[in-house]
Amino acid sequence: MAGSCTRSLGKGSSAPGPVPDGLIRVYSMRFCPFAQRTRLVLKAKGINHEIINVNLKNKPDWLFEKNPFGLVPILETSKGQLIYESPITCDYLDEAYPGKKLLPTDPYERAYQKMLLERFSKITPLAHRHLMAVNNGEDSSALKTEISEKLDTFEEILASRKTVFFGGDAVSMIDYMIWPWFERLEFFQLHDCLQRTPKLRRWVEAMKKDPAVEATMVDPQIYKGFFELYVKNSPEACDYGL
Ligand SMILES: N[C@@H](CCC(=O)N[C@@H](CSCC(=O)c1ccc([N+](=O)[O-])cc1)C(=O)NCC(=O)O)C(=O)O
Repeated sequence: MAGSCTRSLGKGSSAPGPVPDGLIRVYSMRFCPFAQRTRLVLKAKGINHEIINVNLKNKPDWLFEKNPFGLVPILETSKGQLIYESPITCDYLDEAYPGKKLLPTDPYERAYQKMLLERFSKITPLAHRHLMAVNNGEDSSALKTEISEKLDTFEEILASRKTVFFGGDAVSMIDYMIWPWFERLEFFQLHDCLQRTPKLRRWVEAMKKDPAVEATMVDPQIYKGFFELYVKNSPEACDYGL
């Protein structure tokens, strides 16, 4: 699983060569929550992979040949196939590789996980906006209330399902899809949103014990250091701490 702590490739770098047989490559950025989804699934399934970190504040031209949006994560196979958009990369890995299946086989349960993901995707931009507002010294209390109310609905889901995780009593795809934002709650200054959500807190504690989660965890202080450089558009942001 080489590359998780290597410096990023930026403008002027040559595009990495073909992916060797028996390996899959992920283009990532060490602090990106979307790319963390893909890395969680790679780890959880024990897939032999390499990580190429990309400097998102000084993007190499070849990034756009891999993904027209110029975003990470991107997967590249040894056949030269490219897969982007984090949920699509995760579904691909689950389908293409043997071993533990992270998505349920039952069609309704699969649909249910996708619906939860859609619901969660309404929270992520709010969390990012909250961080920016705090960073700019703006009043973020209304935003925090909105996020809290949305998180309450995730508490209700756990309460009505009566399970520790969102897909049952074991970690499954939906847990990995939403985890990166829970890992960053303290960094987003949203930690108190969990004060009234005991089931979500229990889920967070259970997630922290998952080996894939443990392997990709980053200290909130490191996120803070990264973010201070990221908002200044510093080309050093993505390599913070290396
Ligand atoms: N749908 C896509 C979204 C992918 C995406 O946006 N990736 C960011 C990664 S870097 C973003 C990041 O690490 C970050 C962290 C914190 C905050 N925040 O708190 O405000 C915001 C972003 C990116 O490449 N970005 C490159 C670019 O935007 O040019 C998917 O699901 O794959």
